[in-house]
Amino acid sequence: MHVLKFGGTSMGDEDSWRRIIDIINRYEKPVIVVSATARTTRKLVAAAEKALHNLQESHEIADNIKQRHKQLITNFFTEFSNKQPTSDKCINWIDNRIDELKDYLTEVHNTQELTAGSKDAISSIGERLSSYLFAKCATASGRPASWIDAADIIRTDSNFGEANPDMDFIHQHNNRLIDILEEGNIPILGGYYGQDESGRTTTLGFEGSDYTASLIGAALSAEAIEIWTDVSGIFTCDPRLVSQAKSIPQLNFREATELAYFGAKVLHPSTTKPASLNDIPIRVKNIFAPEDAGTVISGDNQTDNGVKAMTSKQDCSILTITSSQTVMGYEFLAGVFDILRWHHLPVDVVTTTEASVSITIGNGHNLDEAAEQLRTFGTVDIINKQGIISLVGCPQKDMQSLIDNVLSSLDTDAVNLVSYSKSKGNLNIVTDEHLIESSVKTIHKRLFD
Ligand SMILES: Nc1ncnc2c1ncn2[C@@H]1O[C@H](COP(=O)(O)OP(=O)(O)O)[C@@H](O)[C@H]1O
Ligand SMILES: N[C@@H](CC(=O)OP(=O)(O)O)C(=O)O
Repeated sequence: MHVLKFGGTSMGDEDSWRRIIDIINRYEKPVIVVSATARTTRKLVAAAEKALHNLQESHEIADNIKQRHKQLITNFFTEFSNKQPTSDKCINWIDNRIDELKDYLTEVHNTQELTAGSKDAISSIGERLSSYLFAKCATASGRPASWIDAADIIRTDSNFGEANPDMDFIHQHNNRLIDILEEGNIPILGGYYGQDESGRTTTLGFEGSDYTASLIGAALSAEAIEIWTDVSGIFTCDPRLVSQAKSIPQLNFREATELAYFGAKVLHPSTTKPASLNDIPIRVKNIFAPEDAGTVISGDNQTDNGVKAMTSKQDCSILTITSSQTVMGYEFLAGVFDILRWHHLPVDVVTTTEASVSITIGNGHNLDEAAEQLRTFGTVDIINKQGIISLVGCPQKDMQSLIDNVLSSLDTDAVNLVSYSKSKGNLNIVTDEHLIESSVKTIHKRLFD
């Protein structure tokens, strides 16, 4: 049995939906996880934020989402004129979900409060729409499918926005999926969202549908988890940034996790965890070129013959906390990291000197409150507009020449931090954000061309 996940770009329009159904038809017993249609989650988040100040504009975003989904359904059903009742059910479903959305937006406006919980409820609507509609479309085109509300299976804690799954609950409730498969149907559920024990909607973090697929794959002991997207696997670098980037045939779980964590958008960083714990391979495949091999991520040990891949991310800040004591004690480090934990600030790169610690924090988090608290330990300097270039799968044997090669290709005046782990084969370089794109292209040329 295979768990197949189709991402937002693949769920973009009715042609892609037909393409996906063709792919699904190659499998005897697939379980399907789908994202919201392209850009819907982003629009939902924008609507939620807009609702605070301008209810009318937030409702216009809701109407736009409604319009797009109705158009997709109308286009899909043009070739199934005998399936009018199913098409009507879909239109009805869209109207109901959008009414719900507008109610949430009105509540945000009236209370002047957008809680993490209501943000999750609003942003889950994309998958609630796409999964139900896709199940109806698959059935109409001859592959009987049953829609499952992911909330019934993906139980999480109440950490809204980045909820943690309850694996035991998921294990105990996956028999619904097995029953559907045994009836000869295919189960289809939305990724990204779940529910806490009080019945409140939670989400697993942006791009969390990959994670849903892996959780389901692990619970079902699937043969493989397949992430279907718009590129043929994980590349040596984001192919949108470097056109010469090449697909990597094989990565191990740790390398794939590092790449995802340091910015390779193709995979949610938590995806590998349930898969690796259960030794289930993950394949990354292309809906536009299904015959391409793509990338297999597995527990296999890799050969040590060159850097595997590189990735980059922007919009980071460096925080340097210098202890008021001359020598930095473990109390200092524990205190600093406690404050970061309290503020949910994810740490990317860390370096230390005898009395200071420098930490990069990703993606536009608000650092003001944390910085204020960190000042109780000493001075705090913040450098904004930073980016991180990460090299993954670096061979241990010629690390020296690799570091020389990479650093000599950069404007070293602008390099602010370097961290390197020989045992993990990782090299991270933090440099000014405006240099990231050109530096990535130069390094890629030197290492991969
Ligand atoms: N190392 C990489 N390998 C492949 N794709 C990457 C990499 N880094 C970034 N990407 C980007 O990830 C995109 C696929 O992810 P995403 O758009 O989130 O897909 P989906 O909508 O299917 O979840 C690709 O189109 C590509 O531009
Ligand atoms: N909700 C999607 C993410 C998504 O659809 O993003 P966008 O709105 O940018 O297409 C997921 O987690 O899989």
